[in-house]
Amino acid sequence: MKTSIATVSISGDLKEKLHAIAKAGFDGVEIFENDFLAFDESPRQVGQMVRDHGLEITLFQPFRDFEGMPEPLRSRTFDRAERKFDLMQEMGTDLVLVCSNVSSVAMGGIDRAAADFYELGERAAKRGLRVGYEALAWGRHIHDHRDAWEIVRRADHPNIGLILDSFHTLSRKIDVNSIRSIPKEKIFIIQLADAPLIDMDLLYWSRHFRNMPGEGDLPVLDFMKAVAATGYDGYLSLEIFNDQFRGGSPTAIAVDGRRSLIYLGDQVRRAESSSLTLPPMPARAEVEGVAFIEFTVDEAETSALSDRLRALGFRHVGHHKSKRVDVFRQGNINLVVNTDPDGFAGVSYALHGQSAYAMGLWVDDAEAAVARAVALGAERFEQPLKPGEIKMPAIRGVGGGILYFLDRGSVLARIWESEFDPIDDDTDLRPVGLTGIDHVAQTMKYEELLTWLLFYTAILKAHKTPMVDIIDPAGVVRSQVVENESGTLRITLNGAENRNTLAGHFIAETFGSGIQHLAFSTDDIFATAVALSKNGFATLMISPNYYDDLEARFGLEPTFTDRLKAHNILYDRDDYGEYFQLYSPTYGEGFFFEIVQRSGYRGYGAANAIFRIAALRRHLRPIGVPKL
Ligand SMILES: O=C(O)c1ccc(O)c(O)c1
Ligand SMILES: [Mg+2]
Repeated sequence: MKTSIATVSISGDLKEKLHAIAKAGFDGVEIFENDFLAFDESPRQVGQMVRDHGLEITLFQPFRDFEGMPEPLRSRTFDRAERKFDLMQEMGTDLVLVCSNVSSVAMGGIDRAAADFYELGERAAKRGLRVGYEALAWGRHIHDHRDAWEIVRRADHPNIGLILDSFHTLSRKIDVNSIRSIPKEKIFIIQLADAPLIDMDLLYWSRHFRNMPGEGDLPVLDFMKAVAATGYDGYLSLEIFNDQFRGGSPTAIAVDGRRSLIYLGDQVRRAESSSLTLPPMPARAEVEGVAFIEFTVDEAETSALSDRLRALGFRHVGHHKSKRVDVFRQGNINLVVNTDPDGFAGVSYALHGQSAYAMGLWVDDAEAAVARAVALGAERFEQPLKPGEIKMPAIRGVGGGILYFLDRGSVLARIWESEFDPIDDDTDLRPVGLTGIDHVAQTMKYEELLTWLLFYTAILKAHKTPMVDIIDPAGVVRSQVVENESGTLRITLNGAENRNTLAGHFIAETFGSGIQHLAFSTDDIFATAVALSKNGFATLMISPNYYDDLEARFGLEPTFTDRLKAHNILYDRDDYGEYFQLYSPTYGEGFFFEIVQRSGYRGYGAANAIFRIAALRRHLRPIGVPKL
C-alpha cells in the first residue's frame, strides 16, 4: 500500500510541508498548484526537492474548467493544458488531475466531454503523460463519479483515466458499489478524505471541513472496500482541505494522516480479501477496563492528596518495593501516587506540576496493543527498571502522558502483589461505595482533539460518539467520547478553544493536555453522598435554581428533587435510563473528581455541564480568569 498526501493538507511553505510529509513516512505527494506558485524555486528545483525527501510526485493538480468549453475558450483551454504539461515534465510527474468543469459557460454532453478528453489524451501521450478526471461534487454538469467514469470509458484512451475522491462520492451519498466494476487500470489514483456530517453547501463543506479518514462521519471504509474490490493497489492519497489543519503543526497533521491511511488499510484488509499490501499488525486491543490512574506529585503535596483520597473512601493498600510509589484502592479502582523524583514521573512533575499523567488499561494482550500502536506511528515508552519491577508495555499518549497496557495472561496480572508491599491503612474514614472508573476525561486544545480521537480509535477497539458542545460560562468546549460497546472503556476528550474556560485554564496553567477529571461509579449515589459527608468530604455546591428547572423539565416528584438538592446531585435521563452526578471542588489548576450512577443511560450529562462548570469555576484561583 503506497501512501500519498496533497500539499494542501498541511500548513507551512512547500519546504516545511515536504519535510513533515517525508518524516511521517509517506511515499508520495500531490503538488497543489498554489503551493508551487507561491514558492520561489523553479519546477525543476521543486521536483528535485521532492525527490531529495525520498518522495515521489503522485500528481499535479488541479487543472480546472477543461471539458465542454465552447470556442474560442476550448482552444485556449488546450493551450493552457500544454503549458501545464511543460511544467509537469520539468517537475517530474506524469499525472495531472482535471476536475470537472464548474464554469457557467461549459456545455454538457457526455460525448462532447469524451471527445475533449480523447484529444487531451492524444496530446498527453506525446509526452508520456497521463490525465485523471475527477467529478467535483459541485461540478456544473459532472458531479457524480459514475458520469465521470462514463466519459473516461467513452474517451477510450490509454492516457485518460478516472480519479475517485471519497469526499465527492460520499458527500452526495452516491452508491459506492458502482465503483466495484470499474477496471483497476482505469483508476489513476484514489483520493481520500473524511468529513464531519454538517448540513451545508457542498463546496464550502469540502474546502473547509474535510478531515482524515476515521476522524469524520463519512463511510470512507465502505468506499475503500469498493475500491479494493477492483484490485486497485496504487497510491492512496489524502486530500484534506481543513481550516484547522492549515494552521496546525505540519508534523502532527502529517503523522495523523499517515496513521489514518494505515488504519484504513488495516480495516479493509480485515473486512475482505484485498490486494492491499501492508505490514501485519495485531487487531485493535479489546479493553477490559482501567487498571489504574497514576498521579505524579511532589513529596510536600502527598499528604493533601492522600487525605483527599481517604475522604473519598480510598484506602492506602500498598507501597512499592523499590520506588516512592503508593497505591490507594476502592472497589476496582486503583489510584497510584508517584513521588519518585527519578524517572518519567519526576520529569512530568517538573514540566506540568501535580497531575494524573498516566493511565493503565487492561487489554487482551498488552504487548500486542503496543505493537499495533507502534505500527500506527505511536511512540513506545520505556524507562530503566528498578529491582523487582515488571516491564509494563506502554506508549506515549495525550499531552506527553503515558498509556500503559496490562493483561491477565502475563506476569502483569499480578502486578499489585508482586511489586507492592501490602499496607494496612489505619484511617477511620470509610469507603463510600465507589466501584470502578466510569470515565476518564482528558482535556486538550481543540486543535488536538481529532489527533487523540484517531489515536484511541485506531489502537483500541472502540468508537467515537458525535461531538457535543459543552457550554462553559467563558466559552465553548467541544467534547467527543471514545467508548467501547460494553462500557468498559470510556474516555471523554474535551477540546478547549480558549484559555478562559475551565478546560482552557487547565491546559494553560498545567502547560499541557492531560487528564482533568476522573469519574468514579457507584451503585447508590445517595448512600455515597451520605458516606462522603460522614468522611468530611465537601461536594461541589450546585445552584438551587438548577433544581427548580430540573423538576419542571423532567416532571420529577418534589421530594425526589429535594433529595438531589440536599446532596448537590445532578440528574439527567435519556431513552435508556437515568444518570446521577456528584462533583468534588476543583483542585490546583482545575483538576476534579466526579461520581456517577448510571442505569442504562448512555451519555455523560452534557445538559448539566454548564451548571457544574459554573460551580467548579468558583474554586479556581482567579488569576487569568475573566470576571463573569
Ligand atoms: O475544491 C476544489 O476545487 C477541488 C480541487 C481539486 C480536487 O481534487 C478536489 O477534490 C477539490
Ligand atoms: Mg479531489
